[in-house]
Amino acid sequence: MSEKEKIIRLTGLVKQFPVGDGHFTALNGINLTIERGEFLGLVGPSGSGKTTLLNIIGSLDTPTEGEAIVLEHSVSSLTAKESAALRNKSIGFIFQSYNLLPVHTVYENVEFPLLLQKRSAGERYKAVMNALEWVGLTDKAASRPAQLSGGESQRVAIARAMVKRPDVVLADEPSANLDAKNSHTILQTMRQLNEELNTTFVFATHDEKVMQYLRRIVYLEDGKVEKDEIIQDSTFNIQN
Ligand SMILES: Nc1ncnc2c1ncn2[C@@H]1O[C@H](COP(=O)(O)OP(=O)(O)OP(=O)(O)O)[C@@H](O)[C@H]1O
Repeated sequence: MSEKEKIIRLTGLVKQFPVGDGHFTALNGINLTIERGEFLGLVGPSGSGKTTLLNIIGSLDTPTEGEAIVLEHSVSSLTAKESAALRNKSIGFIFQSYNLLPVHTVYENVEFPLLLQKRSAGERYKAVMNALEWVGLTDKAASRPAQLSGGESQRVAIARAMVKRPDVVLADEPSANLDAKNSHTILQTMRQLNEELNTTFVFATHDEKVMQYLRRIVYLEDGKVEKDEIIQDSTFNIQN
């Protein structure tokens, strides 16, 4: 069997933020390798560095020291234009607050990443309808975000993240505003997409419901990896 592709390689990552006359160390020497197709969570208490780490993986931020290689690109050496291009092509984002554009329809929200990629109208239509089907929302294509429930809004956000078939989806507390039933629905959808399309998912979370679905948990504390655990029997395996 060929060795799995290491799509994210973090070595000696340090992130410091200026505070007053000094600085605050949010990440303090992170070493972590993530392979294609993983379904992994960064888990830890508030302030442990989960979002900071996710932002560096998503090339939204750069490390103070160390190296982050994402899909063969060193995040620190990318220009703003290059990191935007990497995100547009290869990385999908899901946030706890959904971040949908309120004046646009569900269809237009999901279509947006494809417009950035300058895809043809025909290609866009096929990809958007396909993505809405993945999340079970084809009947809501013409609705606007204000007409949707929280669970539906997060499903639109998943479709928007997935429509361009990214290599990696980064999800920051995606269930924070959802009840238990909706949390399970979105986690099942993401786990299915992970299995069917081999998309890599990286979560930042402290939600037990999310943790049930993860296949690997990287525990952070004070900006360091405390524990790195492969999960054999997650909920998804039991239910399916
Ligand atoms: N721009 C910034 N300037 C100063 N400090 C920051 C900045 N961004 C983050 N921090 C600090 O870095 C630490 C890690 O923050 P981070 O948001 O990564 O934590 P987290 O584990 O995601 O927490 P939560 O679960 O509450 O979202 C926190 O103490 C935070 O206050």
